[in-house]
Amino acid sequence: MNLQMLGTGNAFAKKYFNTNALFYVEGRTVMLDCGITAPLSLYQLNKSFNDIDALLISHIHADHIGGIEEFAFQMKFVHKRKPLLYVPAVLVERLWEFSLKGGLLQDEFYSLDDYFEVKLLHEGAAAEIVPGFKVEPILTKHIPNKPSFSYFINESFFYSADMLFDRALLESLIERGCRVIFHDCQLSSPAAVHASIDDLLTLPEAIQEHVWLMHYDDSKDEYAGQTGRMRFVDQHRMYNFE
Ligand SMILES: Nc1ccn([C@@H]2O[C@@H]3COP(=O)(O)O[C@H]3[C@H]2O)c(=O)n1
Ligand SMILES: [Zn+2]
Ligand SMILES: [Zn+2]
Repeated sequence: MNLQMLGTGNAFAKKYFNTNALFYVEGRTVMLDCGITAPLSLYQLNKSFNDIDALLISHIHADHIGGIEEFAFQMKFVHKRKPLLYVPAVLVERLWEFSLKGGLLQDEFYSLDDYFEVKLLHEGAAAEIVPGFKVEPILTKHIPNKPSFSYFINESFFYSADMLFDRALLESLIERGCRVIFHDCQLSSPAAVHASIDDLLTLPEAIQEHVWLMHYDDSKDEYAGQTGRMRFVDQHRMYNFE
């Protein structure tokens, strides 16, 4: 499985773009989250939305879903194809009603299904969304009463969406065979809706070695050498994890 981040920054980052990912698996491309900066990042990689086979989303904040209107319009009117959209069932109505409907609703096109082949995911139920790419949605804490999902991929790779520090979850994933943890972080403390670097530094080094940090702000370079055994993920770099 190859992985390339469209961006590695937080919601307000200008240098690193929004934390969104491209997974390349057996000839297919899965996008995990499509934030405001995703269209420009794809352009910089010389890619188009037509290269995306499936979109998977974590939660409803613009740095994770703000690029979907352009994705939908381009697929319908430029590429004339309906891509797969994998969305946790609990998010599907609010994704349309509270976010996308304002731009996408028009005569003849009344719902998400008019733009995407919508497939629902359920918490804790692993689903192979393209061959060789199995995702287990895990409901993780982010904003009170606002569902947000992280994904355990192929039982070996954990991708946090936006989540508060959860030591017990990370320990249980390692016990289940997780070897790579891509985790959102907040560089400064205290963190209210993410995991802070200080939180993550309380993990034993044996777990820190598996942790790659993403969703950081534009002051990231000031934190070089202050992240224990944890490494920062770089935008647009190709990573291979088997
Ligand atoms: N209760 C909240 C809600 C939001 N925020 C900030 O807004 C950002 C929205 O995108 P995010 O990536 O979830 O990070 C959130 C916080 O920076 C915050 O700090 N506290
Ligand atoms: Zn975010
Ligand atoms: Zn968020």
